[in-house]
Amino acid sequence: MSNQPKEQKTLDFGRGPSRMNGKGATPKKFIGTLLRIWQYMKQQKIRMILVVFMVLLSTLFTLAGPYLIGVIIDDFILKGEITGTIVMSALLACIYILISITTWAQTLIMVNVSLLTIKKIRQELFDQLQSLSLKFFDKRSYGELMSRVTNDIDNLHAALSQSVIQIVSSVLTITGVAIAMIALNGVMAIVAFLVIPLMFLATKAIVSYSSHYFSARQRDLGEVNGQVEESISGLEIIALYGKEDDVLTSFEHKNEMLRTSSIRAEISSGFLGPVNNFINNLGLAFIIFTGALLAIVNMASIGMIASFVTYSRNFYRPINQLSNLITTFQSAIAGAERVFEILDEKTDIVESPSALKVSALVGNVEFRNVSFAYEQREVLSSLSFSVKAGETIAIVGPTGSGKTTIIQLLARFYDVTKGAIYIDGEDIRDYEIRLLRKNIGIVLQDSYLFSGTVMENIRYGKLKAKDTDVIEAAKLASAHAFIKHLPKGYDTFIESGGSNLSQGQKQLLSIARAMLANPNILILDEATSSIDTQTEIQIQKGLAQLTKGKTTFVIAHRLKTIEQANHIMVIKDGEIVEQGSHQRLYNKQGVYADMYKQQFLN
Ligand SMILES: Nc1ncnc2c1ncn2[C@@H]1O[C@H](COP(=O)(O)OP(=O)(O)OP(=O)(O)O)[C@@H](O)[C@H]1O
Repeated sequence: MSNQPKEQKTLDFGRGPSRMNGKGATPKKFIGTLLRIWQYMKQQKIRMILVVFMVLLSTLFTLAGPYLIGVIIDDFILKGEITGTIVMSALLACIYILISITTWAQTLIMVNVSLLTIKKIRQELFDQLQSLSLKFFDKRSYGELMSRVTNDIDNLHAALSQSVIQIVSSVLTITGVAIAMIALNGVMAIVAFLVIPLMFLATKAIVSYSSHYFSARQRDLGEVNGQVEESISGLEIIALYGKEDDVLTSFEHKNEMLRTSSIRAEISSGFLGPVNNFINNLGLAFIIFTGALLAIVNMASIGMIASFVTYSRNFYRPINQLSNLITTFQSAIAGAERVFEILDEKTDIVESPSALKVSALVGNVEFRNVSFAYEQREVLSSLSFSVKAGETIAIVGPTGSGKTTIIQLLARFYDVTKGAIYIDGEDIRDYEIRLLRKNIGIVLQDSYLFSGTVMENIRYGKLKAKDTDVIEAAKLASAHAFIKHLPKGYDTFIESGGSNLSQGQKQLLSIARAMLANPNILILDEATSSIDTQTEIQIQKGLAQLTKGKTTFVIAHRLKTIEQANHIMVIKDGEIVEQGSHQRLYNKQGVYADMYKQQFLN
């Protein structure tokens, strides 16, 4: 079975993955994403209330500190009351201890909220990736998708676990300190507030300038990851074609783009701290100047000015924190948007709400006027044929003629563009997708093997099967003999992708897997790669056993092996050009006979 698009992906380093989300978040989108994150977080209501309570406590304690300092100076130190000073200082120490405890508690609870939120989003993302059709994956690189599942989600976690506390505590502190400042001295409070609009304008300008660099950074990171994944998957091909230099150049380019967008994001957002600091210090200078004037006319005491200066610092600090948080949030929101983009992706393989839930399909298959196009290009046109339950149909034809596409349509990895496919008289779109696929077994020449033992890999065909059933299936599939000779037999660990097994062994395992699953419809992709004669005999024996009494679609490359098929269908450019039994087609002296003779001569 060909996998042409994937191979293109592996080699097409210049193209890169889709450049979604490179424009930067609009304020509306930014707020929309925030609200969406909130929908997840509010599922942790009780924890969130606890966090707010803890933040409230720590803010109250933080506010009490400067007030006490003023009281200690004016009422105890300046009046020479030693005992009172000691008691009040001890109280101040207790308050600072309580600040630490409440801060620790709020962080702990918030990290939990964040982790639970992230777990839910990650789970939804994974479920969504499992349910999306191949069309979605055709257009994207796996590395770039991985980047969304890992980096973008991590960013969001980092932002949530810290930022929410900071936002709540900053808002509470700002409100509390503002009230305390007004109560302490109205004139000085007005002077302190004067610089706020200035800070707001500076923050707004810097944030809107840097926002699109953050989106670009997340996108470029995805591209870099995409290429790393492609380069590792295509290692052999790159080496065989001596493309190392091209790959390096392309990677250098993407890496440089990532550096550029990162540096731009950091530089532009880096202005925020110094600019706001400058404005804060300006505010402090005004406050001290006003305090001095008021002290001269006896309208302010030294202790009160000391309290006020401490309050002003406590007032500006959370404002600064809030504006700095926006930068952290920008990065997280850019990531969250990329995650939500996938969550919002509509799968084009939809299950009808009244989908049929029959337990097993018998296996009568009919293609009626089926056409199919990848994007715009039609690759199958008006195909009609039928296969009775238990029969074998062989599909032959030149490379790229549409053989693989036919079976991908049968398993509903794609939906037909026109016409319909029927199994047991029902349109396959009316069946539950899981049920449909459960009834179709696929044996590819390089079926995917997961990292795990041989036993686990065969059991993938039927998770509830006992060890004895697995071994029985392996025996019927003629895989038992080679498994016995593996270092740990059925407990031998298979590396991801089955890299420690030969092509033939992998195929024998996938036959055993299908044997265990025992579906009534089978799809076989006949091996093209050279396999030693002994293994070849084993595979043929296994396949013969597997396909007994099943509706079988064979994608045949070597015509010698399909002479016994009930029906042979020759496909060329997406159309059936000939069909019938081997003998009939051979006698016809057409395309099939030509292909057959050519292979025979070879
Ligand atoms: N995911 C895809 N996106 C776009 N075009 C595709 C995709 N998969 C296949 N094609 C195109 O559809 C046509 C049929 O491909 P298909 O894989 O069905 O051929 P095939 O007969 O199985 O080939 P082979 O014998 O080489 O395995 C080809 O022209 C191919 O380029």
